Amino acid sequence: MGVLNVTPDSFSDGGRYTSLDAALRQAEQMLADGAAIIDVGGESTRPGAAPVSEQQELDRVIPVVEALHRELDALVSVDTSTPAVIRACADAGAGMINDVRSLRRPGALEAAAGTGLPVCVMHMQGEPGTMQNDPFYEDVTAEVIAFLEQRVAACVDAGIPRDKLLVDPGFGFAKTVQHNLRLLAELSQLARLELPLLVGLSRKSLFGKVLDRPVEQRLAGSLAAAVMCVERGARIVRAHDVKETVDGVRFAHAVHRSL
Ligand SMILES: Nc1nc2[nH]c(SCCc3ccc(S(N)(=O)=O)cc3)nc2c(=O)[nH]1
Repeated sequence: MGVLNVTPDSFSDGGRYTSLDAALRQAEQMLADGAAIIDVGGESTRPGAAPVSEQQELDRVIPVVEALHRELDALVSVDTSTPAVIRACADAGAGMINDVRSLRRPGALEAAAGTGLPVCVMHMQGEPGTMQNDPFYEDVTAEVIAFLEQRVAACVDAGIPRDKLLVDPGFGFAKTVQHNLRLLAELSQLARLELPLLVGLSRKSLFGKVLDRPVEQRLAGSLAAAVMCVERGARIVRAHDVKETVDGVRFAHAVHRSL
């Protein structure tokens, strides 16, 4: 899953793809590099990020989804929590909903169910603006699993078939370095959910803290983490550096196929 940020303040490449043409070129390159999905986000959800208005999110995302659908044969995932954006993106040709808030906003479950699209639900406590203020867990992996089970049940109750759901532990969302490391070490336990596992670690501050690297020097750490996640059952890896991540994942698969 290649990351296409169309927000001016995204944590890793904010502002580079605000022009539609630049976004299309970047998407084309990620597909050429082996991405199966392009994840388009109009709201930055990095820690401390300011909330974005519904209209702002629509204005950023819809033209990109329309262009990607028109110009490229790509599965477009939309990173949004907003019911109006969920509906508009589905109409514009999006193929998947990726909601870091797991459809907890009023109307989001109904909007997603109405689109018939696959949905990724992800663990987060609180909101991006405050989620890193001293997050606490008795057992982070057990609590992440319990949260995901609850959101899966809510989606199924709202009419989203279970076979259209994916789960994601939400690395970097309301988690300390220790929580993220523990969650990665115990990632295999999420297999209990019996749903495809999506992970997003690319360039996150975890690598800055463990490896003391600035955001533009986190490729090696991100690749190590991607391979570890695949070895522990991840099926989709959300990444900025698609070409390199695809090679890492392909190599991990080759090793597993040798068994
Ligand atoms: N399914 C799914 N969707 C995602 N969308 C994003 S946007 C990244 C927001 C962010 C940036 C930076 C940090 S930090 N402080 O750890 O560096 C945290 C969160 N991420 C994910 C993810 O993982 N899954």
